[in-house]
Amino acid sequence: MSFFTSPQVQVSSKAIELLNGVLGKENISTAESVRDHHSRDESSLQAFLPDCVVFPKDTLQVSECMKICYAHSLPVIPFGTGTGLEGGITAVKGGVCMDLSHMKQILSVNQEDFDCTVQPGVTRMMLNSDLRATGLWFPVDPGADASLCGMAATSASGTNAVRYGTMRENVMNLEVVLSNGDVLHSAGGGRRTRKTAAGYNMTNLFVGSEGTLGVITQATLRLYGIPEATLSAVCQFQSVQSAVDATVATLQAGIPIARIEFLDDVQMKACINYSNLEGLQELSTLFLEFHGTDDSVKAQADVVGEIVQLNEGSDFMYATEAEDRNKLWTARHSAFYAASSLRPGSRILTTDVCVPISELPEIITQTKNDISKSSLLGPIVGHVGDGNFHTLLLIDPEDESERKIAKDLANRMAQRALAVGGTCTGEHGIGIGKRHLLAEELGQVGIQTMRSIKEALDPKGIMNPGKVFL
Ligand SMILES: Cc1cc2c(cc1C)N(C[C@H](O)[C@H](O)[C@H](O)COP(=O)(O)OP(=O)(O)OC[C@H]1O[C@@H](n3cnc4c(N)ncnc43)[C@H](O)[C@@H]1O)c1[nH]c(=O)[nH]c(=O)c1N2
Ligand SMILES: CCCCC(=O)C(=O)O
Ligand SMILES: [Mn+2]
Repeated sequence: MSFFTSPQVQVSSKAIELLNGVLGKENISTAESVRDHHSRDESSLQAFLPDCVVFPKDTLQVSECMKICYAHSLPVIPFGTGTGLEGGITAVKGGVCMDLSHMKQILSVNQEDFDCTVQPGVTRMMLNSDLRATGLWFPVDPGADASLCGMAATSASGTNAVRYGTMRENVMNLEVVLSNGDVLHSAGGGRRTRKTAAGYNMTNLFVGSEGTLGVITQATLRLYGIPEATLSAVCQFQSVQSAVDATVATLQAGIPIARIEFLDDVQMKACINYSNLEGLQELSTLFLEFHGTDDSVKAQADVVGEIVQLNEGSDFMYATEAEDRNKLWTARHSAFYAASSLRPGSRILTTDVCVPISELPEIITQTKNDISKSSLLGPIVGHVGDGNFHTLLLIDPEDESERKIAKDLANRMAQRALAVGGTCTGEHGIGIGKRHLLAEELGQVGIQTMRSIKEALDPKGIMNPGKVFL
């Protein structure tokens, strides 16, 4: 992978001096290693170095920094934990990377109202371990231990979304520092209601905005009761089609399934070896989870078991003990790293389409055929309960021809999704790699409307430039 220094904007020594004045010298770095760490996320996309990295400690400091950057027209790139997969944090125009990890307070937990408010350095695992004693949890789970505000910024979801929704459904209010330093509360200061009909939905404007509209400095989130009983299970199928047909039938039966994850034979090969999964074969597989009471999880599992049988799937292998469930879900969450171990030295070009559920069996089958015809390995995993799936295309990062083959495959996959009413990204966002697809997905009026919003909120174009828009 190649690295670039900032191609356009230089942060002047005057601006650095002013930022020093706000933050103190120890909270701003121009060291090569720090800039390098902040230049790339977990994707295999090109990495560009920011000119400096700042570490504000509160909203006031974020606001003061933004005022300086606004006055000097400096790009600002908000940085959560850098687990993104679409190059969202890379500094394509140089500028100031704003690392929010020093703001790590859980500001409030309202047990009776099932909500909490967190700062941008709080990750989902930090929150859930803090919540454990309360009997509550925050279910949105992208696998990676991402910051909750970064998850809001990318509209993340993951394995529990089929039952609990994505970040879009679970963020109630956001505090956002705008490009000129103003501090906005998207639903009004201190508001934390389940419903509102008060004007435009500004909260969801910032969910999925990928740092291009402002810096999220607080998120108020919905919480849920930890289920009384949890039952996980695995079953295997002879074909992709039958595994996905069983998923669609489960959803159509109205089972309130908590997780239903598809892994194809290639991904299973990777996971069996990487996570030492015993008793499973290299076949199309579903990992499932049921939440409820002891009786209700058994009843749900019985119905889904029958659906699986009707689709010629295997009997369930159950994981009832917490240790076995953890092993199963850790294996699922490690799918990305397991995949790359299939080809040592490779990097992953990720894909992330989402389609209406009924279109899923055909598009996954078509995608798998397309990958088989190419020279690349591309395991498939999917949050199939949401119609969302990924192929993880394994490429030699130094081989441009392989990157091209992978990009073409990813493009064809996105085109197929768009053609059946789907989206080019269910959860990873647009970043730098999918800007052309966003334009196609929204159409001219759609993209122009988005641009108008961007220009209204960020007239100087300093918020994470080069992302989302072509
Ligand atoms: C192994 C693995 C597995 C997965 C995933 C990653 C990895 C490495 N992801 C992707 C990733 O975890 C997800 O996109 C997170 O929401 C990114 O959160 P970070 O805090 O790391 O944001 P990161 O720092 O990477 O930033 C991502 C984007 O958000 C912006 N941003 C971050 N914090 C901000 C803030 N406070 N204010 C404004 N903008 C901000 C950044 O500018 C950038 O554009 C994922 N995702 C998913 O949805 N489902 C999944 O299944 C997975 N699975
Ligand atoms: C390409 C997909 C890897 C990360 C991810 O989103 C997942 O494991 O679900
Ligand atoms: Mn995913």
